Amino acid sequence: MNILEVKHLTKEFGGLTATSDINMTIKKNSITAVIGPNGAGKTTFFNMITAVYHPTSGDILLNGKSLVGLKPHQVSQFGITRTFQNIRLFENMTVLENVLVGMHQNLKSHWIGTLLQLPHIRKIEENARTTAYDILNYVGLENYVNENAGNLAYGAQRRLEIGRAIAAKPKVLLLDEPAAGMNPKETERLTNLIHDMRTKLDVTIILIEHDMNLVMKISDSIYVLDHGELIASGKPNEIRNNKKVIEAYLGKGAVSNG
Ligand SMILES: Nc1ncnc2c1ncn2[C@@H]1O[C@H](COP(=O)(O)OP(=O)(O)OP(=O)(O)O)[C@@H](O)[C@H]1O
Repeated sequence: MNILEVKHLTKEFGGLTATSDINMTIKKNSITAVIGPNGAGKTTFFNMITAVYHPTSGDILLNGKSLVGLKPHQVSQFGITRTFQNIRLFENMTVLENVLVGMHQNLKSHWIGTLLQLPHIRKIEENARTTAYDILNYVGLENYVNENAGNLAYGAQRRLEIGRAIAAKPKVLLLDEPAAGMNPKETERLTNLIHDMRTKLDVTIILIEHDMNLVMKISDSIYVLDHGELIASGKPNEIRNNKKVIEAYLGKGAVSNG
């Protein structure tokens, strides 16, 4: 079953076409990678799915319903959350508070109830904290609950971003270069986490990633962008040997005709 469909998605910035006529079908519970050289249009693509940018033309369907025209917080409420290429945590808030912020949209409390410390609101908040602890445990940050997010090591900050994103209970999780800046050990831990999330959290994962080892290891399918165009899609083995893909990364002439 397809959870996400992208149809003829195009984004132009003035005279520049950042993505052109992109089509994708993403199966529920799959792990999909979007790859391509710098400037290929990958982040623009994520920005359209999360309504940071409105497409110039084309459509994005989540379970058959169009997301085009929605605001970013509405897309998040519909079940799509993301992490960012440049980590965006609340650095002066604690690790726990960062996850509670991610959970905010699912909490049915009102500020006035919080202010008056109404018993049912206290209960909701207690439950939220328990869930936040569970999430931190899950992403391996249980020993840093009260640490300021800005003090965490790089790999831990990336895991906290994932923790905050899954706190919103997404149907689709978009990870923008989750392994960027990680050492091999951190990357391996991340790989296991991504694999585990798909089954345990019943989530569909789409990632932008430059680490080809990770991409080849983890993905069910791969879409390759180059200069805003979709030049290939398929399983890791098909992509690894695709002439157009090798050319896009290494330049023409890198593929021999023999
Ligand atoms: N807000 C914007 N205004 C104008 N041009 C933009 C904007 N955002 C992206 N672009 C351009 O669109 C093209 C695609 O950029 P994008 O950031 O999507 O590429 P990318 O594949 O994510 O690259 P990288 O791997 O370096 O992050 C680039 O030429 C970029 O300069």
